Amino acid sequence: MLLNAQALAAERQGRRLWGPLDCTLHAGEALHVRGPNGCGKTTLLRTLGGLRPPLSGRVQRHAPLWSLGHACPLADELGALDNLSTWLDMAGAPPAPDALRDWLRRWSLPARRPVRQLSAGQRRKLHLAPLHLAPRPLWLLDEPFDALDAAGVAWLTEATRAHLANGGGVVLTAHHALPDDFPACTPLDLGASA
Ligand SMILES: Nc1ncnc2c1ncn2[C@@H]1O[C@H](COP(=O)(O)OP(=O)(O)OP(=O)(O)O)[C@@H](O)[C@H]1O
Repeated sequence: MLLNAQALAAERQGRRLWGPLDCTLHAGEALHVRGPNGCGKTTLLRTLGGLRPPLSGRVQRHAPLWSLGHACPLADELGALDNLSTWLDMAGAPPAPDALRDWLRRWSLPARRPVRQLSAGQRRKLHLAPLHLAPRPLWLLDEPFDALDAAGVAWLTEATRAHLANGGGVVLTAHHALPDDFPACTPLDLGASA
C-alpha cells in the first residue's frame, strides 16, 4: 500500500469542505479527484501530501512522493537548469546533469533564460520534470495537464502508464476529461462548492 487515509476531513475558514472520507492507494492504482471549482480538490491533495493538517482523521504515506501543486514552484529569476538542479537538490534527489539537459532539449527549453520569460506550458514541463528525473513511487499531481500541448499530454499519459506498471501510484486532479488513452483511474468525487 502506498497511501491510506482514514476519516479524513477538511475545512476552510470554519466551513466544512469535505469528509470524513477514506481512501487507499495501492501500487499500480490511480485515483482521479473530481468536482467543481472550489470544492476542495487542491486541499485534499495537499492534505494527502502532508502539506496541510486535516481537520480530523489521518493520512499514512508509505512511500516517497512527489507532490506537485497547481502553481509551479519555480524561482522566476533563475533559468531552467538552475531551477531544476536547485529544486531537486533541496528535495534530496540531485539529477544527473546529462539527464537534466536531455529533458530541456527534449522540450526545446532554454537552459539559462529566466523562467519568468517562459510560457505557461514551458513552465509546466519544467514543473513535471522531477517525475522523470527522480522517480518516486507516489505522485500527487494537481492539474498536471494544465497548459500542456499535445506532446506534453502524450508524454504524461505514457509516463503515468509506465509508472503504474512499475508499481507506482497516482492521485491527480484535472479540470477537463482525462485523455482517452490515459490509464484507468478510480474516481473520487468531492461535493459541490459552497
Ligand atoms: N488560502 C486560503 N485561505 C482561505 N480559503 C481558501 C484558501 N485556499 C483555498 N480556499 C478556499 O477553500 C476552498 C477549496 O479550495 P481548493 O483550492 O481546495 O478547491 P479546488 O476544488 O481545488 O478548486 P479549483 O477547481 O478551482 O482548483 C475554496 O472555497 C477556496 O475559496
